[in-house]
Amino acid sequence: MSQAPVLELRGIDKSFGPVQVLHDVAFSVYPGEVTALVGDNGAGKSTLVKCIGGIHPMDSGEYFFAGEKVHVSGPRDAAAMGVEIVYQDLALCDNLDIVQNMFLGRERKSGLVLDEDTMEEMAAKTLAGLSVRTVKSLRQHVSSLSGGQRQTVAIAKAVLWNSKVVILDEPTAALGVAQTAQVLELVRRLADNGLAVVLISHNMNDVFAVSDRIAALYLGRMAAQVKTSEVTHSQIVELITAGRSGELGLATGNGASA
Ligand SMILES: Nc1ncnc2c1ncn2[C@@H]1O[C@H](COP(=O)(O)OP(=O)(O)OP(=O)(O)O)[C@@H](O)[C@H]1O
Repeated sequence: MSQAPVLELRGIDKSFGPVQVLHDVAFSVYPGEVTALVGDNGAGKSTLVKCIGGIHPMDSGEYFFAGEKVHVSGPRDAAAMGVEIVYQDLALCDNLDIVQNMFLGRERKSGLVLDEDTMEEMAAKTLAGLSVRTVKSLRQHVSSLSGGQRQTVAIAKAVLWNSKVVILDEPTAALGVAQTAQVLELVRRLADNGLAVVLISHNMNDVFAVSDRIAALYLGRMAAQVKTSEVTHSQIVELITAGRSGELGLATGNGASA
């Protein structure tokens, strides 16, 4: 399963004004794996992800991609490497159809006109590659989709661009049981297709159902990054709430044990 990380951060510090939010954070994500990023409200998960996506500049630290040290100075740099973030609000346009949403801002043109056929074909291929069969027509407006279907479209949009790392910010937070199961299956499939997936989640059932590794942030420090198969629910809850787990023998800090 494990190979070299596709994305690796070392010694990341980030402050907003006088408040330091991330302290010396190390974080690695691997191709073909789901890494769950967990932590209490305000632990720094979104800030870390925004540093990865080039939205927030890091104050200090190193960013490696595919083994090379890189400088990510904006979202375009991250996207060019193949790092995509699917935010909780999904940023989909209700009044546009699925194809239009998937190509929003990156439309394909044939001469001066939009190449609708190619875009529809690429959208269909991407959804088929993810075994998505829940969407009836690619030309239906996103406003007519269920929460799970919208999540699916947002994820498919992220993987359309030859992405290598996909970061999902609480993709099941607003979903019911059946739709959660569908989205988790999709998350697993992304990793099985070779992508590195980062899943931000507060739901321990989701985390244990789908992740290969768990990275726990506590007050802006990486309390531990461990293999899911080697920890229990209660150890992760301890890491989230106390920054340490006695049984794991890990103290707060960059204790990457796996
Ligand atoms: N732009 C900002 N300016 C100032 N402080 C910020 C900014 N963004 C985040 N913070 C602060 O950084 C800390 C970490 O926030 P962050 O949103 O990264 O946590 P989180 O783990 O994603 O939390 P949640 O689970 O509630 O989304 C919080 O104390 C928050 O108030």
